[in-house]
Amino acid sequence: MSPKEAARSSTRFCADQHENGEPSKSTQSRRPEYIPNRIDDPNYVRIFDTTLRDGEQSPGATLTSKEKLDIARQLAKLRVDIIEAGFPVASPDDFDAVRSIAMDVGNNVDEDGYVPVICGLSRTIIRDLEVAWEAVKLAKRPRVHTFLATSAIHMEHKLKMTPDQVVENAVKAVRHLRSLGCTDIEFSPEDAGRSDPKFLYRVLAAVIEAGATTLNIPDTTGWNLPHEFGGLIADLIANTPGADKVVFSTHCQNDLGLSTANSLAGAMAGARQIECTINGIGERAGNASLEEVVMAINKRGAQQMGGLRTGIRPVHIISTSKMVSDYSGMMVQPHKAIVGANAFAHESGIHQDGMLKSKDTYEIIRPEEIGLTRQDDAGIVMGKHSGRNALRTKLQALGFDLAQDQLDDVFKRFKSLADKKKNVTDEDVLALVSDEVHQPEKLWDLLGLQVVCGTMGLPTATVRMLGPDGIARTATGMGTGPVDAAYKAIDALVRVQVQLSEYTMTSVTEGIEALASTRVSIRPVGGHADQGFVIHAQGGSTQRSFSGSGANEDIVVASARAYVSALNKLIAFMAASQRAAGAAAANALADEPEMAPTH
Ligand SMILES: CC(=O)SCCNC(=O)CCNC(=O)[C@H](O)C(C)(C)COP(=O)(O)OP(=O)(O)OC[C@H]1O[C@@H](n2cnc3c(N)ncnc32)[C@H](O)[C@@H]1OP(=O)(O)O
Ligand SMILES: CC(C)C(=O)C(=O)O
Ligand SMILES: [Mg+2]
Repeated sequence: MSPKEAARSSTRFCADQHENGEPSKSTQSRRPEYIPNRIDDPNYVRIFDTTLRDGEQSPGATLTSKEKLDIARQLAKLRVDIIEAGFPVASPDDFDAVRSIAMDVGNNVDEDGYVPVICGLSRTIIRDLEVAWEAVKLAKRPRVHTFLATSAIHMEHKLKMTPDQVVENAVKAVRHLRSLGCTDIEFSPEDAGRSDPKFLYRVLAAVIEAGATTLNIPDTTGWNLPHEFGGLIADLIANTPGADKVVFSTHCQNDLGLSTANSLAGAMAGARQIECTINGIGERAGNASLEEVVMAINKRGAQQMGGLRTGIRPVHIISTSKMVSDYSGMMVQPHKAIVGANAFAHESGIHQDGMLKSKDTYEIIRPEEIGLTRQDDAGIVMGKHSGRNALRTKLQALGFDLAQDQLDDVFKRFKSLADKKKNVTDEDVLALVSDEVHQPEKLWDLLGLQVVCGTMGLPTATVRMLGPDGIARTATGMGTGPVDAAYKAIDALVRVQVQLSEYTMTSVTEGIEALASTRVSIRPVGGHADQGFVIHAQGGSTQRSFSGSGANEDIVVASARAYVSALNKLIAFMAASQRAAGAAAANALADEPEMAPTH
């Protein structure tokens, strides 16, 4: 059988999808009209993406405001129903990021009337609620998500509240949001997975009465098993007075690796919103991964889940996954379902034989459905004679629609690589996108690098860099190896004290001429520790870390580019935090006295 015939035969399992991965017109049912507390299609499951909130809680995954806005735009392309854009009271910078997403992405209504709901998270404290509402209220569809823990462990040890106080505070918070004009209110009983169901019926009934429209049930510690979590959702829907007036939702952490299974069990038991993140990033072991949940429903919803469906366009999954991985510095493990590098690779002879005979043998998803083009299927071989049109077409096939200046930058790098490498693969092109496009603003730019190393004498590096003031400067450094020497030379120019907390290098493709891809993670030290970098974490406080990536044929250059990228991110973040703190201080002076917290 020819590859073409094999591809055709694989449509047997993918009949609801067009060639390009978009739902075909005949099978595409409309997205139900958005009404906060109900969905007029019993099978429609809302996808609530919390990459920018719970995802950013992953240790080391700090995102800048610009990166958050880029990701939010990408999530809108994917057609998620709700974007949880952040925790506005956490810092002035978080507030600004949520507000700009609300104003931009939250007002960008497409030709079908689609616009994502923009949501901000808040404790039940009055000031948090007001700040969250301020941050989201300019979106066309604003939502505030407030939460309060309901498990005995959390109430006693963390909140130091009695169950009565928890009910009272939850109700006050929802009422206060209503009084501000917020009509789309989500409430989460944190640690619901370990809470007494009878107490949950009581809290949830009270917040429904107060005006909550979505009830999100978090398995905050990833404690539940699928049958148990599904059972909890079914019990809550059956026993909570007023349950028919709200939409139930799942929020499953992944501590036992069960977050996807638990989310699906919740949906099968009646939840019609699933909270998830791209690549499954999030607090500790992460959250349910959007791509897993969505593709499970997409593939098996009709047969095994009573017809469940989502409004997601899976064809944008790969490009979104890549953007989130590049920006957050959280690498995707090669065998990760759906988006891992090996998810569509067939290594062993028997599998390869099967694939050559029919792709149905070992593939349940066509890679094109999620935006992954196969080298040979695309039919375009990239090399030194390829032009901009071929590169643009290849990038579009890989899910990237670049602006002209971005295309020009990638093209320049592509030509230089193609001069040295016979065949430029899809992986090489993706690495160039990471290196040129998914980068923070270039405050410092690496213009040149020269190293001398070997067994005779100390490795020495000379770097030439363009500074934020537009002046090019040169410095040298000596180190234990060529990368260390290059980093010392960069430090001599940039003059920000940091500690390198992670350094990884991978080869993008096989062979001696392969492109090297480097990721680093750095933390500010000394004088920077008190400049807004301390974040709260279980067991004490820790500092934010900033990641950077770089790709080049030369491993020292790739390492230097990654380091400069991380430094640029840190410097931009520091400047934005200082600007936002200055503005907040000025506002506070002009403000009324702060309202007292509710507990
Ligand atoms: C399960 C989750 O994912 S919850 C979301 C987690 N996300 C975050 O924490 C975002 C980042 N957090 C932050 O920036 C900070 O923690 C802030 C700004 C929110 C609060 O900072 P601080 O005021 O210094 O408080 P801190 O973090 O030390 O402690 C949290 C306080 O909130 C209380 N609290 C926790 N949850 C809630 C809630 N839902 N409603 C009201 N109060 C709450 C705690 O009991 C504690 O109160 P205490 O100081 O009286 O003991
Ligand atoms: C804020 C809540 C929904 C949360 O993230 C959790 O409980 O895991
Ligand atoms: Mg969570």
